[in-house]
Amino acid sequence: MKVLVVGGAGYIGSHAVRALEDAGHEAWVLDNLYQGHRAAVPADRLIEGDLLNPADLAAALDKTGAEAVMHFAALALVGESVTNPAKYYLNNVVGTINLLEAMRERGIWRFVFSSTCATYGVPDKVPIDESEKQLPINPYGDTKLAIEKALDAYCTAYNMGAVALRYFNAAGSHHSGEIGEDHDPESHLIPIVLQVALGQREHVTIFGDDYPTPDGTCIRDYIHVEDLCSAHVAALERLKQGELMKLNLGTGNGFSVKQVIDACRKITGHEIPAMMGERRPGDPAELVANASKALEVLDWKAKYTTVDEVVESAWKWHKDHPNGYGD
Ligand SMILES: NC(=O)c1ccc[n+]([C@@H]2O[C@H](COP(=O)([O-])OP(=O)(O)OC[C@H]3O[C@@H](n4cnc5c(N)ncnc54)[C@H](O)[C@@H]3O)[C@@H](O)[C@H]2O)c1
Ligand SMILES: O=c1ccn([C@@H]2O[C@H](COP(=O)(O)OP(=O)(O)O[C@H]3O[C@H](CO)[C@H](O)[C@H](O)[C@H]3O)[C@@H](O)[C@H]2O)c(=O)[nH]1
Repeated sequence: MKVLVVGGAGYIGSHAVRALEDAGHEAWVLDNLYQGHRAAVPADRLIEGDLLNPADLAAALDKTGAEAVMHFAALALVGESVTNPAKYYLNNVVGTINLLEAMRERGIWRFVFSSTCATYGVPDKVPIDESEKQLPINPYGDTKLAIEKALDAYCTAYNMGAVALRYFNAAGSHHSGEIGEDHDPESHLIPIVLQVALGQREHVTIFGDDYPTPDGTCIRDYIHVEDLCSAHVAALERLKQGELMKLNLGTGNGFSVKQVIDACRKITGHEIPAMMGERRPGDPAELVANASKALEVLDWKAKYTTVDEVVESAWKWHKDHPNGYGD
């Protein structure tokens, strides 16, 4: 299939481009390079354009003859979404509706959407399955839930076929060593801890150790980016018109902030000083996926299941590319 990967110059999207090509699809990228990197994608497959400019979307769909869209483009800093919600609702909600409209005008019905476990807010029960209530506790999660709801309506009314993939915490890098995570600013735990190992930060701050977890720090489910992307390809190939699938993507294993830091110490051989800090507003104590529905529907499960494997993969990228893509 010809697939337009929107946000494909970003962290997860650039790995999805590789996974699509490996599976025999033709992947094209549309990105405004706000967070994306030119060097993360083949130059002859990159189209620069913005979700908020409908003419860019029309041109990219027409040029590529896309039969499907994978949509990674979003703003994803939880804190910024609280202080500047307008930026988030515009980019993530209005931008995505622009994209769906451009697809609809052209009869393109296949849509793979990056949703998030942040749509669950504070879950009643962990591991979290897809029937958990969705009550996001910040505008970022709310923008993703708004699109899930729009997709439900679009699939029913306009016979689109879509999947909302609710990722837990993406981490790691591509096995080739050529692409990896490079966000500016960086907010995610594993790259921050590895920047300490590289001497780029003096210490990592642990956001609270008084949570109701065994060591008092928050527990998350760290899913390897290549596992995430193999699920995207499997989901793309199973889309059905008139149906919205909603699937968690995680490993089913939770690791605490302290366990992540210990894994980084072991793998890098660096002492990695850690300081205790205040809780970060809006952090649930524990988010771990029940990913059994993805196994049932996609015949998919994560291959990387321990935090050591994920950290090793992330470290390979960060130590060889201490300045990321350097752009
Ligand atoms: N990283 C995670 O742990 C995680 C977890 C759950 C969900 N997600 C979601 O997965 C997706 C990808 O995340 P990521 O970590 O790769 O983010 P990223 O910032 O690395 O990639 C997003 C890409 O979209 C592009 N983009 C943003 N707004 C755009 C616009 N208006 N027009 C064109 N391009 C635009 C950016 O330039 C960037 O290249 C996001 O939708 C995010 O919300 C990420
Ligand atoms: O310097 C840091 C950074 C993070 N953390 C802790 O490490 C854990 C992981 O934090 P991340 O910021 O790496 O990721 P989140 O768990 O906040 O991820 C959330 O935000 C992401 C947006 O990028 C995704 O949408 C994801 O699905 C959603 O749960 C949290 O307990 C956080 O408090 C620290 O202790 N210190």
